[in-house]
Amino acid sequence: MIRRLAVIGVGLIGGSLARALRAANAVEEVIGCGRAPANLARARELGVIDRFTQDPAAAAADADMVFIAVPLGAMRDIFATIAPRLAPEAVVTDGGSVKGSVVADAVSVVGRAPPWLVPGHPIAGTEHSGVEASFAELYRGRRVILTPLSETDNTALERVTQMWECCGAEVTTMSVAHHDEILAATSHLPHMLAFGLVDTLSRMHEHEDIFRYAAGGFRDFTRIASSNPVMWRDICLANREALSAMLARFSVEMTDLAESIRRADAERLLSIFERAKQARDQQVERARSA
Ligand SMILES: NC(=O)C1=CN([C@@H]2O[C@H](COP(=O)(O)OP(=O)(O)OC[C@H]3O[C@@H](n4cnc5c(N)ncnc54)[C@H](O)[C@@H]3O)[C@@H](O)[C@H]2O)C=CC1
Ligand SMILES: O=C(O)C(=O)Cc1ccc(O)cc1
Repeated sequence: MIRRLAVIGVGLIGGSLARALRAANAVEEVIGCGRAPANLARARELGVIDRFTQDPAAAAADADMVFIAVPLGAMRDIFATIAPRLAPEAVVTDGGSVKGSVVADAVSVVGRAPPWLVPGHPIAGTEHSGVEASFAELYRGRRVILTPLSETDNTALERVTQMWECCGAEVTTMSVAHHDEILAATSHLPHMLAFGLVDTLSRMHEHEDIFRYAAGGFRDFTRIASSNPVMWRDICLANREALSAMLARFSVEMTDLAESIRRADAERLLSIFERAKQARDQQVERARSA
């Protein structure tokens, strides 16, 4: 049971965690913290938080669990503000989409990897943001990756694991570097493709007809291009090494595909599409039977 949860950044991710823990009766009190009082007042109205403050240090001061769910570019300042004010038993975790930058931010502020920090990432979300978009079931049946360091306190890791399990999530641990490489491939690259495609098409002079006659596949593929631009700018900057490597690799594959089309190489095209279909069908089947 969490006695007092401080949620710093009460949006989709922070709001959904608070809602899920409340629904599971796993938290006594939730303090919200953010920059916009109107958003925080709305969060209280919706029953997501009990009270709020705009000062992260005040929110964290008497909390036994602190969850940071702000865009990655804002993490460092939050660590700097809360670190000196944390209670001795406090555990801090986050929901940031990149883990190397979060750990580097904490280390740069504290001077070493803090034992109370359990870096985390729920692999669940939507293209919507803000507390209005949050919902209690977001994490049910979804994975949460924790990337503890050798300095991380074991009890802190256990408490964060339990917190996510209360939300119905399946918790896995891995190293920070492995997390950032995997997510560059499975999440960050696809978002770049969606943003890039929609941006390219929207700047073509026939763009109205292009969007008017788009079929379901286009809609499916581009849903994530409606995601929050500030959040994605920060993810790109925070994971630029792994994401640049994935983009370079993908560009080579795209150039090869373009060349096969130009050469009318039917055999090569069929073999690429068959390999991809088999991989995707297998993955869907595995997910269904899991
Ligand atoms: N949206 C998604 O699908 C997912 C997002 N994430 C990560 O979770 C974090 C939060 O994302 P969302 O909840 O989607 O964003 P959001 O935009 O819904 O919520 C973020 C909240 O943080 C507040 N905020 C921004 N800067 C702040 C600051 N300096 N101090 C205090 N509050 C501040 C904003 O006002 C907003 O209420 C990000 O780091 C993102 O990378 C992780 C998994 C999925
Ligand atoms: O909307 C979707 O499908 C997403 O992929 C959401 C998402 C965005 C960022 C993350 O770090 C994790 C999940």
